[in-house]
Amino acid sequence: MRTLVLGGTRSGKSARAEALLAGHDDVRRLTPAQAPALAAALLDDPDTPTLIDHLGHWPGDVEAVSAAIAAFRGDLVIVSVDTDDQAEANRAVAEVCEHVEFLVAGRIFTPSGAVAARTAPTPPAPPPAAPVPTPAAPTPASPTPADASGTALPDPTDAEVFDVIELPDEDVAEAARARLLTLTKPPNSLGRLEDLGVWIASCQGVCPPRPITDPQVVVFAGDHGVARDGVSAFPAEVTRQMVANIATGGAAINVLARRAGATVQVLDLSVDVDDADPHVARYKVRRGTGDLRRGEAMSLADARKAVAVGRAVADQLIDAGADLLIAGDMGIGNTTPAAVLTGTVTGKEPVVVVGRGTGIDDAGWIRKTAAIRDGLRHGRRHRHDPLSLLAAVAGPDLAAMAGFLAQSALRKTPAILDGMVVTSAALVANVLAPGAVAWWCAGHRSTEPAHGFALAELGLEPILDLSMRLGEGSGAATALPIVVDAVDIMIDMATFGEAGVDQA
Ligand SMILES: Cc1cc2ncn([C@H]3O[C@H](COP(=O)(O)O)[C@@H](O)[C@H]3O)c2cc1C
Ligand SMILES: O=C(O)c1cccnc1
Repeated sequence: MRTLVLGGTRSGKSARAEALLAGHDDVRRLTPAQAPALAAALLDDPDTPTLIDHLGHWPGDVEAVSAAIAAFRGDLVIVSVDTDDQAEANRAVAEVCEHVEFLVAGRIFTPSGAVAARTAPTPPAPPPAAPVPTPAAPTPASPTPADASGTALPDPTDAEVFDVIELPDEDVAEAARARLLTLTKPPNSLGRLEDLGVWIASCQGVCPPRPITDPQVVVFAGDHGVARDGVSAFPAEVTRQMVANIATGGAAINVLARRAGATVQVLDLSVDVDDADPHVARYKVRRGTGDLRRGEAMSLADARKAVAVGRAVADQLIDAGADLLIAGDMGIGNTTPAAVLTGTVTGKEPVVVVGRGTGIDDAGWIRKTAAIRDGLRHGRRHRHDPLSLLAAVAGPDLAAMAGFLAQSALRKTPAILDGMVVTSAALVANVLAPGAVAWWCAGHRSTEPAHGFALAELGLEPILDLSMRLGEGSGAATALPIVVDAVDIMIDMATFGEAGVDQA
């Protein structure tokens, strides 16, 4: 537990800090004189309960010290004076502390503004960001879902094993580039529309490409154990409520997909309800997840089942004629596991992959960063084993998305990626099925910071950048009409010869 105790001079900070560590008899004390060696001292021994009184002014060293604080495992209390000079350092340190307290005249204020007891011996528990009810403990998956439609869970044997992913057809790409030069426009004047047309032609293996006639959106829904602890601005019930909203056509994804001519279905992989619509829950793996902070989101068997579901759903849609796939997400708290997946695969620190999600406040941000940090500790152990990684820190919804996207590539069917949640699953899918990324484009850039790292890792440049941060597949569905336009350009534009227009 890391606590930053801020205040003016003689505000009671030091007494409060001593009280916070009163339960330990072996407290190490670091003073401003040790400032240059502070990071090293913390990194050398990240377990002994430590008091830093007070945080000196160390220009240029802010990053190293806050990284060392972030990596500290034992109880750590940092006292700092709240002055302009210290503002930058205080902000950096606050970002990596679970608790921040402000002392005024011996009174303790927490970031939510609540007044706590005078010099209480233990820090107050963080207030939940929203009234999040305690859900029932996650139950193991039923071997066969109670399902009105009679659809059984697909066979999970070897769900994580993929054949070699082939590249889209480079000869067709070449032919498509040549065709674009014959169309009645200056060369390359349609910019990225031209690249997208070439890409779809090479995915389809035919030039000109066939029109996109059956795009399909699948929203993968699930709850997350970590959402019990105030990492979202919304209560966990919203997952089930939004699943119903998507099923009846009232969500943003329904509106955007309709405009683009795409069909939407929502699948409950792991929503924490016992009265789910049997059709929506026909592939349900379990209710909710365990705690990603302990690396126990679900069992390997559940991860395998979920990957198998994603793959089977992609297969069914492609077999029925789908010519473009979009995955969407619905699950309160899911930007936390998504940040853990992204941080693990891209090797980034918690403070850079954390985002505001649905709009959490500063106290929630601190809790979320701490949860991501704990998740990353487990994630990093499974960095090279995508199935174990999904089991430790993700959930059935994200695992099914990864299976769905990897299968789209195996089946040579293009997919448009959505925001940071879906793209975190895509990162894992590209480890499961190396090269799968060649079959995907990025619909948009979400405002979530982790999304930028994920896109860079995949080498994808998003089509749109509209400051969206919703999920559900909404960014991909917004980009879909542009991909359709790119294909129609390749098909319908007249050539210079056909139109009798002179070339340069
Ligand atoms: C009404 C509503 C509709 C949504 N549609 C997608 N999300 C998105 O926001 C949630 C992730 O953010 P966080 O990690 O902060 O909870 C997920 O449910 C995601 O699908 C929604 C969230 C809400 C509240
Ligand atoms: O970019 C996303 O996918 C996203 C952002 C915020 C909330 N839910 C999803």
